[in-house]
Amino acid sequence: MNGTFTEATVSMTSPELEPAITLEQVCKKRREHTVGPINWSIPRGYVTALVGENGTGKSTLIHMLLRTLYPDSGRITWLGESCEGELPIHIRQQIAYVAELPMLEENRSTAKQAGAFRSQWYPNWNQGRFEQLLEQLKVPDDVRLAKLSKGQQQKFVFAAALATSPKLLLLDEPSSGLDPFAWKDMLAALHGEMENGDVTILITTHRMEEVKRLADYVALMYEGQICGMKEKDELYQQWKEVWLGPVDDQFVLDDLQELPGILDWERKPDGSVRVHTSQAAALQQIAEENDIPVQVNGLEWEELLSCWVNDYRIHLGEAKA
Ligand SMILES: Nc1ncnc2c1ncn2[C@@H]1O[C@H](COP(=O)(O)OP(=O)(O)OP(=O)(O)O)[C@@H](O)[C@H]1O
Repeated sequence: MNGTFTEATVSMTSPELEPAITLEQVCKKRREHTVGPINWSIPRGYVTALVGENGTGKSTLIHMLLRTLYPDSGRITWLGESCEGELPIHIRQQIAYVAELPMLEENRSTAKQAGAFRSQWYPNWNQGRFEQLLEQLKVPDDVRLAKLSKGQQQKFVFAAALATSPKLLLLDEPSSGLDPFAWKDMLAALHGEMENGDVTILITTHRMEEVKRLADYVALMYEGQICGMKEKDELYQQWKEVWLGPVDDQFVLDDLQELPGILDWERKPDGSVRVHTSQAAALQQIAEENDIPVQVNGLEWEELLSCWVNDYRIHLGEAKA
């Protein structure tokens, strides 16, 4: 990966990271709830995965970044420039977008013709890369796009996006519909992109394997808000599962439960306790001092994300109280 930043945690607007995109107080009212206010900087030169449950506002956010949707309030800055109305063409030409479901205006064209058309709009169009990706992804270039399968159309969009040599690549669940082989090729192409160019990638995904393999940073969205952004490896270490006991002494247990960092505390019928905590080392030490059997385990990605949401909700509750 390019860039030299090594610090484990970054805040949502870390001053150490150069931002590719900055959002300040960005809000958009949707049918059921409001997305925002969002204050967040997307670090330049890295892959950031935006994760969160269905309907929380990830696609809305991406559309605001593309200016296909205007925020009701707030300000967005792209590569150091902000604007009120439409995105200036020189910025738009540096942004490529792959949506979850390809909606192709060029349905009557072949991949070759559609590429030739797009190449006129993008000054940094890389024809060699486009052809190489079509070949690698096995997309026929002489068949009308309308006659291709959804997966093949998605691969075309992906190849065309990378061929623009973008500075900002916005990927909204790009792998839905891709077979496992194409998915592997897509990951390899994205890794190649990061190694060779000064590109910033924002990807929304529900596939934790994608986060694992691609992301440098992970941002969590919950109920329209960005809860935070963490360096991926630091996220792995943030919360642990701790098994205590079995323990008979309720007083000791009550004391342990008061320790900071505890998110979930589940007493089992056999007297053991399963805990999710951000302070596993402290809990382990005190348990051992009290001769309580203790075991510390890492968590799966899905569990880590639900710990993150729980932690955010606890802090939100505390902030409101
Ligand atoms: N065109 C629209 N008009 C009004 N509201 C919309 C529109 N599209 C989405 N919404 C609403 O905006 C909210 C956020 O939707 P959005 O598609 O951004 O979520 P998401 O996080 O991308 O979800 P998913 O993970 O399912 O793709 C939802 O409440 C949704 O119902």
